[in-house]
Amino acid sequence: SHAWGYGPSDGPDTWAESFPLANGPRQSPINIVPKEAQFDPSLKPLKIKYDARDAKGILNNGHSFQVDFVDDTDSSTLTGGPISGTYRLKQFHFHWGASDDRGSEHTINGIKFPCELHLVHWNTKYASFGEAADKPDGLAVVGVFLKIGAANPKLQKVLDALDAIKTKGKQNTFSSFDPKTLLPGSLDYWTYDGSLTTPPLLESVTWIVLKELISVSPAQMVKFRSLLFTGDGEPVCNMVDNYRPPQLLKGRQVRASFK
Ligand SMILES: Oc1ccc(S)c(O)c1
Ligand SMILES: [Zn+2]
Repeated sequence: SHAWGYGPSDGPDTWAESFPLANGPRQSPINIVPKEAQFDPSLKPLKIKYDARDAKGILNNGHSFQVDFVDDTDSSTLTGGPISGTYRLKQFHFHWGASDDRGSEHTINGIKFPCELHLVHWNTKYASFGEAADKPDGLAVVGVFLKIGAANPKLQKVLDALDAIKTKGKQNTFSSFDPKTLLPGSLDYWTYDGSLTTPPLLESVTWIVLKELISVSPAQMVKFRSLLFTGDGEPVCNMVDNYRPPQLLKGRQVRASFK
């Protein structure tokens, strides 16, 4: 079976055995070197319009937790930026570390952050997320770094929902939440062509990584780490270090929306 994870026997260094795309030409994440990113004046501002009423549920999928959205209308969308057309919000999730010195997937000048938020959107030129997921222009993911600092009140509703989804496969209702409240003040971004950072590692993602960080406190990070990779009744394994390390650029250009 396609059992993959983040441990010594099923982690990122083993993924190529079952998922050959792992060694593909446009894999994610990457290390972003701001001085090597080219300012592109043709890049448009990001336009993000979310409706809190689209929030549907929260799920522990055994690799992270995700908040899922109703995506059968254009009520929560991403447009502008480096993308053409309209992309609908499907879900958001996070990647984090066992300690505050690691956890993000993208890095900046080799610096790891304790956590990274991914807001996943799919191109409405395709019929569904599933249809879009393996197309080169199928997905657009907004990545946001979290940095240790003051407690972030905007995260609290999400973190307070984690106690009810501690183990793999558990899900709960999650309503009335506008993920735009999680975004920093500036929507300046870097963008490049990449992939899902989890198997099947599909090379379908236009990455849009925000320059400005949002805060998270050490106590809030402890809540992320209270989740389990394992299911009810299985030997306990804390959900931590669920991040893939940076992959080779293989000639790709990273563009900046700002000077
Ligand atoms: O649909 C997605 C799943 C996982 C990850 S890391 C994505 O960026 C999108
Ligand atoms: Zn992700």
